[in-house]
Amino acid sequence: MLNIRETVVLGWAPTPTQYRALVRSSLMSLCNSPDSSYVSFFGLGSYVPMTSSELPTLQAIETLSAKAAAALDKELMSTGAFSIDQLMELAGLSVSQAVYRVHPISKGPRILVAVGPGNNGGDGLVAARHLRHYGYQPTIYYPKRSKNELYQRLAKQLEDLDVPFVDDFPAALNSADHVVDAIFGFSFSGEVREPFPAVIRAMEETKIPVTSVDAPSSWNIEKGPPTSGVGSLFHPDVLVSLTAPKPLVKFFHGRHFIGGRFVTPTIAKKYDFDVPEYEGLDQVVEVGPSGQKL
Ligand SMILES: NC(=O)C1=CN([C@@H]2O[C@H](COP(=O)(O)OP(=O)(O)OC[C@H]3O[C@@H](n4cnc5c(N)ncnc54)[C@H](OP(=O)(O)O)[C@@H]3O)[C@@H](O)[C@H]2O)[C@H](O)CC1
Ligand SMILES: [K+]
Repeated sequence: MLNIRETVVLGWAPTPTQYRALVRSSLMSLCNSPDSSYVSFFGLGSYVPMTSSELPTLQAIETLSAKAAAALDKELMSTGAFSIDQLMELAGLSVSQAVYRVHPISKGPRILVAVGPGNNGGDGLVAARHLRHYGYQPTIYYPKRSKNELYQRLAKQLEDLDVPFVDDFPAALNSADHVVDAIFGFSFSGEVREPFPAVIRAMEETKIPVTSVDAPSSWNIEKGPPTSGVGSLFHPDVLVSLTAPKPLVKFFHGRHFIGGRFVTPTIAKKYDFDVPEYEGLDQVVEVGPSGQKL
């Protein structure tokens, strides 16, 4: 038996947000009914035939392009009156909470944090500090240290907690229980330059679970994993999208969290995404493939 669902909309033109919400709810109810074979998109006036194997390819998740994410970031720090330290602290706190959820200390306390030269790396340094306070044993791989005062303070805070910094990532991987990939975020572009190709390759090959911050490092922010070469086989287990998922999320199949609990409703409306429903004190929300809260 077919279970046919249709949304009839007459004389009403939805906004892009309303459109996406309707498509998402259609898909969610469709996914909840195992015998569904058709989905109807309003306004088309006809059914769009689908097989069950086609269902997972339909994504209604709301995403932010790299350009929009950078503009949003700037706006938070100008009209939003936030400082970069504040945003990074909350971003890193989100990452630490996601790691705590997917990898409780009972699974092993040794967390290897791969830190890149920009703000994505800064989120990793902050996350490492919180993880240390939760009782984990973080180790930092930070090959391209920035001269920027903020990063220097973040590194000093870790040194004061006796968190070790190491130079050999593949060797450190041999004694880690979990990896945090904080190498590149939404400003990554092109092919991975030295000294990071060996690090990405090690993360491609390892059996140790990897949590990526904002983007799997080496992935194109819009198009996902490279089709060949470094990063083409990199599929982290966990992704923590900050503020909102980036388009690359369509290629990601692991556990997905959204963090960065600092976005105001006005900013979210302007950039056309929904702020997830954070519970209580949580700094992250776990979401499914269509962005629905789990
Ligand atoms: N509002 C928010 O969501 C916040 C997010 N945060 C985090 O910030 C990053 C974005 O940070 P940004 O500093 O803009 O950039 P990245 O960290 O992604 O990367 C910049 C550095 O990466 C180098 N880079 C770029 N491409 C390559 C490449 N192909 N090979 C090697 N290195 C590369 C780049 O080097 P350059 O030489 O090009 O300058 C930069 O050094 C976001 O994703 C979040 O994680 C904020 O922390 C809080 C607010
Ligand atoms: K990353």
